[in-house]
Amino acid sequence: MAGRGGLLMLENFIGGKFLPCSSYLDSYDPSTGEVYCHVPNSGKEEVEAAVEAARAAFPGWSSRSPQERSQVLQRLADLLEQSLEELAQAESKDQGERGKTITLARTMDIPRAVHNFRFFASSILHHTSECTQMDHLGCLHYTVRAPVGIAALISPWNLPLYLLTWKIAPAIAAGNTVIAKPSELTSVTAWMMCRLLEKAGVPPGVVNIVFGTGPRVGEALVSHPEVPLISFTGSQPTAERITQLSAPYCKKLSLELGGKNPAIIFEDANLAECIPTTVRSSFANQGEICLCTSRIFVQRSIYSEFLKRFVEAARMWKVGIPSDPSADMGALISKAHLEKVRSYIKKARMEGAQILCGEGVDKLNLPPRNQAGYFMLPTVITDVKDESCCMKEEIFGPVTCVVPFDSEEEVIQRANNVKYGLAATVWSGNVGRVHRVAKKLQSGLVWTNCWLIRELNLPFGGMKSSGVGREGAKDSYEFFTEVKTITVKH
Ligand SMILES: NC(=O)C1=CN([C@@H]2O[C@H](COP(=O)(O)OP(=O)(O)OC[C@H]3O[C@@H](n4cnc5c(N)ncnc54)[C@H](O)[C@@H]3O)[C@@H](O)[C@H]2O)C=CC1
Ligand SMILES: N/C(=C\C=C\C(=O)O)C(=O)O
Repeated sequence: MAGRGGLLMLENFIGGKFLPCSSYLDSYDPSTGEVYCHVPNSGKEEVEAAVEAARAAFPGWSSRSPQERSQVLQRLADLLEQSLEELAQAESKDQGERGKTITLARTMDIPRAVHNFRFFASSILHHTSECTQMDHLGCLHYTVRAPVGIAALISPWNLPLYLLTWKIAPAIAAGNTVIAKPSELTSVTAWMMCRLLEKAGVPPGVVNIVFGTGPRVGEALVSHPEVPLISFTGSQPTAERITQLSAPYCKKLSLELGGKNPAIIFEDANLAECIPTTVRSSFANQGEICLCTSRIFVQRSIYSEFLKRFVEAARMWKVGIPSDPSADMGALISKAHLEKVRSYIKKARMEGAQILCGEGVDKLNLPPRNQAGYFMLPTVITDVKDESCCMKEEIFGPVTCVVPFDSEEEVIQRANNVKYGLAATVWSGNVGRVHRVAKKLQSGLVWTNCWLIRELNLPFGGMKSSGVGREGAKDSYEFFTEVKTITVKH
């Protein structure tokens, strides 16, 4: 939808129609400072209209069979896949020259969005229920599950379509209708997906998307009395706010939050594999993935060798404009976020830590038009104390700390000594050790001798301040349905 001056003007998608909004937000391309598109600044009125549409669509959609809903999800996956390149270009550009590389959008973001619909189109066909018998009392007990109703889905800017579809797919597969609110910073691919819904056979009102800011439209959505369920991915402060607003209604909550993820590298690790993988786990998507590594514990006997090779490899990690297919990472999402990340490095310096490469050490090499962009080099910090904010707080940027350890017991205690508990990697050739250490780590996810190999069938999520609940085939199905136990005396 072209708007004023030919700029992209997004519209809310409610009841199967694109609807204009009474006011708009300007979305800026920060590397040029120019307005790139206009995003609806939705509020209570738009949420009310979306609730009305979702309510009206619920009886029809929830009464369809899993097989019928599965076919719709498959068709939507096919249509998204046919639009992969267009979506990838938009996903990369939507963050302007500040964000995701075209290569990552092409190979990770959009393919995973397609897979999310394919995966839940299949998994919805294979759930079983439970049954027990009390023959001595002539009773049979069994469970049934039914969709909850209208699901509020709130997603962040770091993996826009990837995370939005990770919520939409299981929610509608289970028979719910949804009202989604993507991040106001990255709304374009959600809007593009809406153009495919009718062709996929998604009935009007099953998927509704309201664009805008968290405090205005997000809060109107999460506090609406007819929305019994909220799935949120983002920051802990926002999760706290959503929990407060939803508490009076006892809403079901799934909160996927941040991490301060450790990599634990034992002296028998295969460094030829460990180093490139740990560079990727530290700096992929500019370090703006909740699963990224931001603390690296290396056994002392190999610490010097690891550090030398890791810094060399980090310096090879190419920072470039997102449209450059050879770039390994683009720029950060916003000036404010760049300054937030830089502030951690300033604090580290003030604490006497060493910055071995990256910010303030090496020079960025960018085309003149992009030097105003929010770029930052992969940065490695050493000689930093466990109590430092760089070792305790989620930085969410291309920054990782490397520290030595001596014993297995010591490193487990130190790795667990943060408020987060999302993901970890453990590197060792000793199979007994990887099992033993993995079981003792306070993380919802532990990858050993690898990173980000995702098994969507199994629970995904964190413990402690990394969130509440899990997502995955069975976990998302249980979250997006209510269970009932029925007893029959025969
Ligand atoms: N762990 C993770 O997956 C992520 C963590 N973050 C962390 O959060 C920080 C801020 O990033 P943001 O994307 O701004 O995260 P955020 O938590 O502020 O926003 C995430 C989503 O929540 C919405 N939202 C914000 N305030 C809301 C409210 N009061 N009620 C309802 N919805 C609301 C936003 O519009 C967005 O759609 C980052 O610097 C990073 O540290 C950000 C993105 C993902
Ligand atoms: N929740 C996030 C990533 C999830 C990745 C996955 O499901 O594979 C995040 O970065 O916020």
